[in-house]
Amino acid sequence: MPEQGARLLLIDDDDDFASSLLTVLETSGHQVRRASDGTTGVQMAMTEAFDLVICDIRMPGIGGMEVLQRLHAAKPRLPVILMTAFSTTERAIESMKAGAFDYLLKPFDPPEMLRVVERALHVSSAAARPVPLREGEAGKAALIGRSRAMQEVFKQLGSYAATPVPVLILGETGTGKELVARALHLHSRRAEQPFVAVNCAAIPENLIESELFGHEKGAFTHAVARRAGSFEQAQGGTLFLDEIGDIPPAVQAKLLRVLQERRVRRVGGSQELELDMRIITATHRDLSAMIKKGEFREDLLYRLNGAVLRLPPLRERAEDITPLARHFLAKVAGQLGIAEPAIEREALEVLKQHRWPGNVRELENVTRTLLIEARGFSISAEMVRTLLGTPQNEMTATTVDGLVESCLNAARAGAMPGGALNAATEALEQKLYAAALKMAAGNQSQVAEWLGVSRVTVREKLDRYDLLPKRTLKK
Ligand SMILES: Nc1ncnc2c1ncn2[C@@H]1O[C@H](COP(=O)(O)OP(=O)(O)OP(=O)(O)O)[C@@H](O)[C@H]1O
Repeated sequence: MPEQGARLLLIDDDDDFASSLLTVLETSGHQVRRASDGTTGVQMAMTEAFDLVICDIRMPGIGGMEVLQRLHAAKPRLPVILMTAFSTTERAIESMKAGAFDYLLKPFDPPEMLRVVERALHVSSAAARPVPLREGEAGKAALIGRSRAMQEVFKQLGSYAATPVPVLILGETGTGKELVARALHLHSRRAEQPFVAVNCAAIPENLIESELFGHEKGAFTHAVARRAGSFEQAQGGTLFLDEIGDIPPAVQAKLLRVLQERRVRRVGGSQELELDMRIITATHRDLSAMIKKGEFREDLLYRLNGAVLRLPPLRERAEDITPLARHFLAKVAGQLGIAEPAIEREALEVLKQHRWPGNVRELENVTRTLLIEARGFSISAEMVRTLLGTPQNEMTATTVDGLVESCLNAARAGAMPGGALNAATEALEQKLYAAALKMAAGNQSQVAEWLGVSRVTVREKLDRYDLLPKRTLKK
């Protein structure tokens, strides 16, 4: 849903006020429809598609509070902003408790209204973003992973999704933690309710509390308007707290209390909201180490880790790289409306040898750049090497000494986050399998015998290093 050009419904009986607000909203690019009483407004909201409702509280017939209650019951995801010229604290509290996105006092400056409108649209579009696990007619999985490790993750995901337990997702940056959180939500009984994601690391420390718990107008210097926090926005649905390891100790204590009591109170407020939501958290940090150093509360961890999902780094599941690269090529080509270029087998090989410190996100970015650079021609190994800055001889060194040296050099340059031992061992193993397969003229039983491993292992390794005959690589 675009934040510009959204469909707004304005319900207000005051013609002069409504027409000037309508002009402000239309000038900023939105399509606005107006109803001059509550009953018509509710009817329009029920029968037409709107992204946001802005409603006056005091109107003849049914007032704004009733409009809010009816819409909230029928369309809980449709944000409603209430306005009034007659303020009472009680009414403000009641409006927010009844689920208003925000509450504005007339008269207000147009920029203030526009800010609230944009925030409401942003929050509702984030909450409404679909979380497909499967997409396209071909039923291609949007969460890709054929490695054993990822298959295991998918199984766990399936078993936790239907339960109310809080899930803690661990994994390096870009391993797909948010995607997995969305999948958990999609597969839960709360799938039709909001999914609200908060990146705790991206919020300045002094604002985290009000972002999570909301605040009353005047609660602190910059609290110029009342604000619903993430907990309130996620009511009924799922709250995903990303980078939970980054919240400061004072907020950890408050979060713990909210989770224990299952109630939240806005900063500066007195009313409490009883919580009904699934909590999912994620971090790339080592929380146990943080606990030992006194940086993270152990009791908070126990509230969050009802179940733990560990997402392996991409370098530990090289067999996922080919399907992921193909998936991103198709996806980005579709987004850009261009034909999907072919990718040479050796180019995939180079992708598999990279260490991917940024994991799947880095692979997605690299694939996008390659697709654009290829200008419709096939993607070559040379292009990939140039992009990844991999010297041609780095991982394809022909002697063991060369291999050792290039791995150590790369590690010294900080380009080997998984460690040189891991990289060198894998590279050697890959060479061994490739050479044995060639020598055995493709006979896998022979390879198993020579290398002293089972045939199942041979198959897994050949698959992992993409050494299987070409036809089995096709989608
Ligand atoms: N298994 C997967 N299949 C398809 N796409 C994936 C997969 N894992 C990750 N992605 C894609 O990679 C990108 C990064 O994933 P995501 O944002 O979920 O990672 P993250 O672990 O939450 O990252 P961060 O720790 O930086 O917040 C997204 O565009 C996501 O769609």
